[in-house]
Amino acid sequence: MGSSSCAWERGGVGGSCSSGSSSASWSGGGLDKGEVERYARQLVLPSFGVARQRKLKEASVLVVGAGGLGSPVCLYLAAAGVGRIGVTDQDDVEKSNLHRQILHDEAEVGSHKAVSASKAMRRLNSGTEVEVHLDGFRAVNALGLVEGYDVVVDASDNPATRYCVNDACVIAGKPLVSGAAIGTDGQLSVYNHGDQCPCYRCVWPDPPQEGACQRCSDSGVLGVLPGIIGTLQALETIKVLTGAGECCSQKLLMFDGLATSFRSLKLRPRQEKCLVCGSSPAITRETIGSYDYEANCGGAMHDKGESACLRVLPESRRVSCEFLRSRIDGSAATDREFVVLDVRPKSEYDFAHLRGSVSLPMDALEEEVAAGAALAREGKDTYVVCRRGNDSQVAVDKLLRAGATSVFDVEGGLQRWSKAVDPTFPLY
Ligand SMILES: Nc1ncnc2c1ncn2[C@@H]1O[C@H](COP(=O)(O)OP(=O)(O)OP(=O)(O)O)[C@@H](O)[C@H]1O
Ligand SMILES: [Zn+2]
Repeated sequence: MGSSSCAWERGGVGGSCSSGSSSASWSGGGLDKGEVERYARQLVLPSFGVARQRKLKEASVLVVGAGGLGSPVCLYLAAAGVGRIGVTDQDDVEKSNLHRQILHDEAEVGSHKAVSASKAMRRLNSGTEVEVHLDGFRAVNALGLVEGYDVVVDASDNPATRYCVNDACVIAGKPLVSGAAIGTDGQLSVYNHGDQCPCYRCVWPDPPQEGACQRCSDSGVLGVLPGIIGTLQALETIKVLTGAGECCSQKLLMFDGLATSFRSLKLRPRQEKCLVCGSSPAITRETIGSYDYEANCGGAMHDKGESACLRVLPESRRVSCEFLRSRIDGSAATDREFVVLDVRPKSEYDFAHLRGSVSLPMDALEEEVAAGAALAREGKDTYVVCRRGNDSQVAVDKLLRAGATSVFDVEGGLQRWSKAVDPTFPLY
């Protein structure tokens, strides 16, 4: 067809004619040629189609956390053609993230996760506008962040953030797509979406005690698990934005990765007494900024740094990694016999441990104490190590209470050993 014969109906944004004329031979219902070609496989779906694709293009999503869950969420939402995606995190990429956090690659180890995430999304789809929020999600910025987007995805890993994100979503009237993955299991639900739909707080009114929640860094996670749950979060987000299908609201979907089975629980509806969505809420637009989520909702909003370290022992019961090295290499000013006890789970001892150290996981140590056998090493100085220097303090405390006298915690654990003494020791 020659360019002079561009006679046609003028509908949506449509295509453009090769002559440069403002008229074109076709109409794309609001999508241009590149978009039609790019999204063709979902445009042809009768249950999706062009109207829903256009909704995605006009939509915006905030992703809280660019980690295991956030990775597939960001990638699939950018790939699907969501018009604007905001991503917030406050952490840097670590090597131990790479087995599951597929937004990031080896070259990005050490970079800010939100920046690395934005680069990955821009590489994938230059048509998606990406916004980076470097300070992470906090009570003080919660409402401002949430109000700038249509839907919020919680891809974080700690209760304080989960409650804070939830409360901001309720106050701002935004649907919340929430996921969690740990070990080989995962969960998914859409909160605050529709009249009777509960919020996260309605379902979980009592935040866990500090330290009661499992974390990937301690309990481990099979890399693909957050991939599965995060991908489901991306699907739910697309459904909320476009109205396609039925959302996972007022339901909790649970996935057992070892059995490869899904179960779905019906959730109770919105609760009158809920602190944020109930009839007389304590957490409101006016109060959310000063609400202390870390004190009220199970601990820190991030799991790094000194706040994650216990202090249960007096200084006299603690030795440094440098001192332990001097005992091991024989340069210390003492020739007393000594033993290094490693109280990490056996699985961790198996992949890296100090030469000559003895594996005594916490449960075995407790059995030893209960059986009255904890004094077996009396006469030798006993140095207790774990990964970060928390469990080792608890272990030393138990041994002291059982009557041991010459037991010491190795401060900072094997993480400090790797940083201060032997950088070849794997940091994980
Ligand atoms: N308040 C918050 N604001 C923004 N991002 C958060 C917040 N709390 C947690 N996150 C981020 O959510 C992500 C959760 O990712 P994931 O559960 O895979 O664990 P991780 O913290 O990256 O890794 P690991 O637990 O192994 O050290 C992390 O990138 C974390 O920094
Ligand atoms: Zn509620």
